Parts: sequence; structure tokens; C-alpha cells
Amino acid sequence: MVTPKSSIKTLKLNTGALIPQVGLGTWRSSEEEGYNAVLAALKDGYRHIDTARCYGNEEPVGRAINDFMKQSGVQRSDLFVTTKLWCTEFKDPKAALERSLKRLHLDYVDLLLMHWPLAMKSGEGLFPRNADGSRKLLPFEEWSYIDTYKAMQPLIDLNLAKAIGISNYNIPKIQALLADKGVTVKPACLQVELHPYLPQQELVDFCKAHDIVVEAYSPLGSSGAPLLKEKVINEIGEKYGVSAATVIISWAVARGTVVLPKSINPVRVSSNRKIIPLSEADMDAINGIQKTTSRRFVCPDWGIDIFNSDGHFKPMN
Ligand SMILES: NC(=O)C1=CN([C@@H]2O[C@H](COP(=O)(O)OP(=O)(O)OC[C@H]3O[C@@H](n4cnc5c(N)ncnc54)[C@H](OP(=O)(O)O)[C@@H]3O)[C@@H](O)[C@H]2O)C=CC1
Ligand SMILES: O=C1Nc2ccccc2C1=O
Repeated sequence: MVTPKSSIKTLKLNTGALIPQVGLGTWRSSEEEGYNAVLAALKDGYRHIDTARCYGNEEPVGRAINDFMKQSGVQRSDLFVTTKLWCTEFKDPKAALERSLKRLHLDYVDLLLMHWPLAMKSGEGLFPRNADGSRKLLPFEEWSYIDTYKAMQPLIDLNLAKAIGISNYNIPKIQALLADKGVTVKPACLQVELHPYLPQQELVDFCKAHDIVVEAYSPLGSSGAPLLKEKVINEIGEKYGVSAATVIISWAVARGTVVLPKSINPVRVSSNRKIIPLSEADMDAINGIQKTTSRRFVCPDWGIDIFNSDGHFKPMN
């Protein structure tokens, strides 16, 4: 039996700021669920919250953050709040972030991520579709994700975002971004799907070499947490007397990534921030899972290539 540690470690961003390695995910948390989960998480000791424009919960998330600060006396500077620029808001990231900040009741975010490396037609809601059901994407030649990133850069000097970053990029897209002469601010973070079925080690190593912190989304396999049924994970959990979720989250922390488990259950929220040390043999066993099972759970029909050679997609069955 190992007692999991509850002090959350931090990583240093290339801006010099510290980011807590475990943060609370909030996708698919309704208004009430989002408010309660964020408040419970902060009271429990979380200092890092991940939301996004397209989750539709910035307002309750921000309300919980503000209520917590009032109740606890914890300062804004002790918290790390991320939101994401949605694909329809690519043309004017400043106006989009100001709207997010208004909903969050905050003066700034610690991290603004470009949610996906693509632009969608504006003015027809968050998820516009063509008559045939396909997504209304703008062709790369008309507006590229690099243009969006460049328009995000001034938000730092305006003190609206302490750092900017990217999400759902693969290695070629990061290389293209870094090679662009107009890109003067290196992304601080890359947020991608990462878990034992999709460890994307090549991408993690690439980012480490470029001083970009990697954040693991859907660490438990997203809705229904399918990774928690994995035999190897459960065997390690039984050995130490901890849950399968603790094993996966501890693995993500041990490999040097940020990890963003989502839960709306206060007991699971609390246990998800507790980490145990894993042996080299445990790490090898978890790293080996993808040799037999390789899966990507978040695969929207955007029609763009976000995959890496080791981040391939096998349909869920
Ligand atoms: N940048 C991007 O494009 C994306 C970013 N994200 C971010 O990453 C976060 C996490 O990813 P997400 O896809 O939500 O999925 P997760 O992998 O975090 O899994 C969430 C699921 O696991 C369950 N769960 C959580 N903890 C436990 C536990 N200890 N035991 C059993 N079940 C548990 C939750 O249920 P319950 O709530 O009932 O506990 C929920 O069903 C998101 O919320 C979002 O913030 C996610 C997808 C894409
Ligand atoms: O955060 C996200 N979760 C998602 C799930 C499906 C499609 C897109 C997204 C996101 O952008």
C-alpha cells in the first residue's frame, strides 16, 4: 500500500511561469456540474483549471474561481487558468479572448490555446456545417492556423494572456509554425490527446527538445474512462492499493507532462490529484500497452491531418 502524494508538482513554461502538473478538465461539464466541480477542486487543493470557449461553461467555471478566491483568500496569481480560442473566432483573437474573460470574470488567463489548427466559417454558430453535413472549414490558403497564431501573439503584451499555446497539432504543423518568420512567441504548451493507448512519445520528445510543455487531454480515455478497465493498469493499481486512475495520472506526471483529468464527482476529483511514484518496470509495462492496443478517442470530422506516425487512429469498437 502506497499513500498517494497530494502536493501538486509544477513544470516551468518557456515564459518562466509555473504550471501545476495536474489540472481539472471541464469538457462536458454542464453549468451546475462545472461550477460544483471547479469549486470542489479548488477547495481540495487544485490550482489549475482547463476550460474552453466551445465547452459553453466559462461563466460557471469563472464564477467558481471567483467565489473560491473570495472564500479562501487565495490570490489570482496562485491559480492557473486556461481557456481556448475556438475555430470560428480566428480572425479577432483579442475580441474573442475579451469575451471569454468577461464570461470568466477574470482580467487575464494564464494560458490561451488555439483549440484546433484550422479555421471554421464565422457567424453561423460554433459548429457550422455545409448542406451536405460536412464542416464549414476555410481553406488553408485563405486563412491558415499560423495566421491565427500570429494574431494571438499581441495578447501577451496586452496582459490578456500570460502565455499562448496550441492544441491538436502534430509535429509537421509545429515545425511549420516554428519556421514562420512572423512567429516571434514560441508556444508555451501543446495540448493533445495522450494516454497509455496513445502515448505519442515522438511528439512528447519533440516538444521537450523545443521547450514546449505538453498537456495530456482525455488521459482516462474520455467519456466513460475506458482506460480504467485496462488489465496492466489495474494490476499496478492493486500492487500499490490505488485506483487505476491514480496509476494513469501518476504515469502522465512521471513522463513530464501536464495531465487534465475531468471529473464532476468530488471524491474522484480529489483522488485524481494524488500521485504515486512508479517504478521503471511499472513505466515500461504501461508504455508497452500501446503495442497491443492503440486508440484515439477524440477524432472529430474536421477533415485535417492531426496525426503523427506514432499517433495513428484505430476506430473504436
Ligand atoms: N484540447 C482539446 O481539444 C481537448 C481538451 N480536453 C480537455 O481535457 C480534459 C479531460 O479529457 P476528457 O475527454 O474530459 O476525459 P478524461 O479522460 O478526463 O475522462 C473523463 C471521464 O472519466 C471519468 N472519471 C474521471 N475520474 C475518474 C475516476 N477517478 N474514476 C472513474 N472515472 C473517472 C469521468 O466521469 P465523472 O465526471 O463522472 O467522474 C468522465 O467520464 C477535458 O475535460 C478538457 O478540459 C479534452 C478533449 C479535447
Ligand atoms: O475539447 C474538445 N473536446 C472535443 C470532442 C470532440 C470534438 C472536439 C472537441 C474539442 O475541441
